[in-house]
Amino acid sequence: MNELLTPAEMSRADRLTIDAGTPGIRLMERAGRAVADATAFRHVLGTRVLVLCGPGNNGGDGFVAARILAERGYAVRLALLGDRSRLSGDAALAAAAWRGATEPLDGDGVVPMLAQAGVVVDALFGAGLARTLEGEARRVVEAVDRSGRPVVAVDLPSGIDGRTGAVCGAALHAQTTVTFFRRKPGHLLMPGRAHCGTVITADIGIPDWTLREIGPALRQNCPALWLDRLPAPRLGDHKYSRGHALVLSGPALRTGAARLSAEAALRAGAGLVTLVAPEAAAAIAATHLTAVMIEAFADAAGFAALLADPRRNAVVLGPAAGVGEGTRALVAAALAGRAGLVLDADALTSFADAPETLFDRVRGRPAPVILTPHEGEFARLFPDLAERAVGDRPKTERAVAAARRSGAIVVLKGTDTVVAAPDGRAAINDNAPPDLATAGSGDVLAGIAGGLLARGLPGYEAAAAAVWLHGECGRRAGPGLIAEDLAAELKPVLADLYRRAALPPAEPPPVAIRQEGPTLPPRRLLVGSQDEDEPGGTD
Ligand SMILES: NC(=O)C1=CN([C@@H]2O[C@H](COP(=O)(O)OP(=O)(O)OC[C@H]3O[C@@H](n4cnc5c(N)ncnc54)[C@H](O)[C@@H]3O)[C@@H](O)[C@H]2O)[C@@H](O)CC1
Ligand SMILES: Nc1ncnc2c1ncn2[C@@H]1O[C@H](COP(=O)(O)OP(=O)(O)O)[C@@H](O)[C@H]1O
Ligand SMILES: [K+]
Repeated sequence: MNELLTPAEMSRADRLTIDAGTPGIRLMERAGRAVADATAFRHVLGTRVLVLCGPGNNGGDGFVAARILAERGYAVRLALLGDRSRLSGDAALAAAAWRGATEPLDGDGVVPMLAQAGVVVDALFGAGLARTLEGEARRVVEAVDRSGRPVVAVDLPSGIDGRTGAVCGAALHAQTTVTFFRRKPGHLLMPGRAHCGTVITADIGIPDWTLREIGPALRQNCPALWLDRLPAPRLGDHKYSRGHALVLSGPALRTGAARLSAEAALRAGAGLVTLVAPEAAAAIAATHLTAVMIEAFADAAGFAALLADPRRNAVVLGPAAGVGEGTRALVAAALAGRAGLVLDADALTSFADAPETLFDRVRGRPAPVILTPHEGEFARLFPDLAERAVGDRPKTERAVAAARRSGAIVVLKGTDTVVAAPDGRAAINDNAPPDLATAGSGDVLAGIAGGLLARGLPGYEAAAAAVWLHGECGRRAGPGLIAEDLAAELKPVLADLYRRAALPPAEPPPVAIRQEGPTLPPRRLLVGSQDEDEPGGTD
């Protein structure tokens, strides 16, 4: 269930299903029923429903939902953008089965309709949104948003691009979004995610085999992607078998960032962690650290000597390391060694003038390299792929292009952190709370990734697991968290994961909304919603 389908891939899934014998109208019927279910689930009988339909199949879903809600006793008003006679295909069939009035829809007329509505079903535009909203369509969307009425969006909140999550001129904010078969990148990528509310994924009878034909590259980041590479500590383990991570400290007055990373690496399960520091910094760090060991070095050659022991299998470089030639030399020394590497913060910025000199050393290196830039650091290494440089190119594509170019696993951080590999795999993370936007939180993330590399996880899995664990720690630590709080939260998060991994996979794949049959809320309504107890789940 963690595959994400672009609108083009989704349309292919529709097409494959239809070609295999399921009529399109049946899919639309199930889609509309799922929307009606979700609306009825949240809004009691007696609520006045306003269904706003657009000119395509998204509007067709709206006609079906309107009919089913009316059959269930809701007072339903339906308004259509454009001419009814121009509806075609399945949408025309759905409209023909609607027995109520079809009112014209425009930016002025919708205002009094909204005043009377208890809930709005937004069936204006879904996967077929093709351009910036203008004219009446835009005025309607803006009026709905201004009204503050709760919105149930069909497939996507109208105005959100399902591929990129971008707002095309204007977009609704939904309380609930009902999508079909699999979520779309636009449900997870910002700003789309902030418009979706709770996302429900409904089963409309598209079979899973279509995924094999389509081969989608994008995933939601969840334990299913990496849990089998993250075994619980086993009988017979000793500290050396769990790996040894080195974390580079900054100078005397800047040791805090590396200390955060080092503690996180240890909590993530590295058997040993050593903070390696310039002499003066080592003395300061020593007053703060207990389980984390400390070794001092004088120069890049001394640093390289510390890496010579092959048991030291992971290195975290960058947090508060300082920008410039000194850090470049340490990165070069680490890249010449055999340990897995996490390069963060100053280790990235130090290569802003000549990123290719970094990538040349990364490409073809047998041990993994993980880069963890936020958008600012990313723009320094990949200026042509920066957010502001590329218009509507989604974050996922930018991260994959950066991974291909650099040969590294790229963790492009933010609310919707994307983890990308040079082979084209990419996952979007959606469990991180905004409380993580606090100083030092990225240092903790780098440390977790380093700890997981030390434990022997491959680069992509280590990076994706680190991002997810970091998000869970943020959720557990909650509002008011500071970076110091995060690493200790790894204890309950890991305990929960290990417990889940030990359980047999008892549950069938979650079926969000039963396809036929009784009308009222199914047993498991929510899949992959922001409200779930276990975001991401293990599915
Ligand atoms: N058989 C299928 O393909 C199924 C499709 N489903 C629904 O169909 C939707 C996709 O349907 P469509 O491909 O018809 O696309 P949409 O209905 O999302 O939008 C396409 C229509 O909107 C117009 N349009 C696009 N951008 C516009 C803009 N900026 N301003 C004004 N008009 C604009 C297009 O000219 C076209 O008429 C999905 O989101 C989903 O809701 C579901 O019924 C499930 C089955
Ligand atoms: N609004 C947000 N929602 C969720 N996660 C966030 C948000 N803002 C930042 N984060 C996460 O917090 C971390 C911040 O890292 P970074 O920007 O490097 O900060 P620092 O250098 O201060 O540690 C990243 O993992 C990022 O994904
Ligand atoms: K919609």
